[in-house]
Amino acid sequence: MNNKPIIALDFPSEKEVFNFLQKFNEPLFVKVGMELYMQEGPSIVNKIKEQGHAIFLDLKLHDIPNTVQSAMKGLARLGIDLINVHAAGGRPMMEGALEGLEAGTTAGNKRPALIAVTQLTSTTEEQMQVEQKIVLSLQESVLHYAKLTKEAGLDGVVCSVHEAQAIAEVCGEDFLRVTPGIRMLGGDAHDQKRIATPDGAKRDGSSLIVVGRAITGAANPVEAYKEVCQLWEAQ
Ligand SMILES: O=C(O)c1cc(=O)[nH]c(=O)n1[C@@H]1O[C@H](COP(=O)(O)O)[C@@H](O)[C@H]1O
Repeated sequence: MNNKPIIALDFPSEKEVFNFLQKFNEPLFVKVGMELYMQEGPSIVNKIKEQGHAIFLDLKLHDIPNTVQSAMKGLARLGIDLINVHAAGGRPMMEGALEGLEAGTTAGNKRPALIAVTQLTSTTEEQMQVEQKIVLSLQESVLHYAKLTKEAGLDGVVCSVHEAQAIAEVCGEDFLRVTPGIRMLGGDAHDQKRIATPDGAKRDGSSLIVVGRAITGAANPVEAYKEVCQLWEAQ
């Protein structure tokens, strides 16, 4: 898997996606999330793949183990590079997800890397403690989920930059820390709560960054992407 910044294609339909992608003259690493996948279905993944882009399919599965296992078996056939579940679904669910992916990966192809969301980057510590009734610090909760994810045999987690270094120390450098909530210095945080810049992410232990609106909402998305790449690669 390459380590280019992952662009979140949070668009309502195929039309906006290809209008955006045709501005770039290079293979990208992109994320297809719920908004796009639920409108366009699996065909959008095939069409983006045909253009040579690497794909993170972000559907954040969270259900009983059998359901997630079966869903993953089908999704593996799409030939994506990276996919996720919610760690809160539990260890048997994560193990099921992995088995499903392995069963669905066709001969000669590589199994998609599987990561688990710990605490969403839109969640604050206070919100987690009040709403989820978790009596830990946010950092402790994320680390707990990271360890559980590693025990289940997955390849890494989604977390914020703020927890990435601690996860690397506990789970090892090879365990992926995929970090959304990336903003340029002074940029609008929107609904994100635990944010960082691309250079801060590299410095503080991210393996991969996910960048959406800072690129897709920019007046010049190609320039914005270049700027993100320079900051990410400069460290
Ligand atoms: O799994 C994810 O990709 C994800 C997890 C998380 O904790 N926070 C988070 O923002 N994301 C996704 O990352 C993207 C961030 O988008 P921007 O906030 O526009 O950069 C969105 O597509 C989210 O769905």
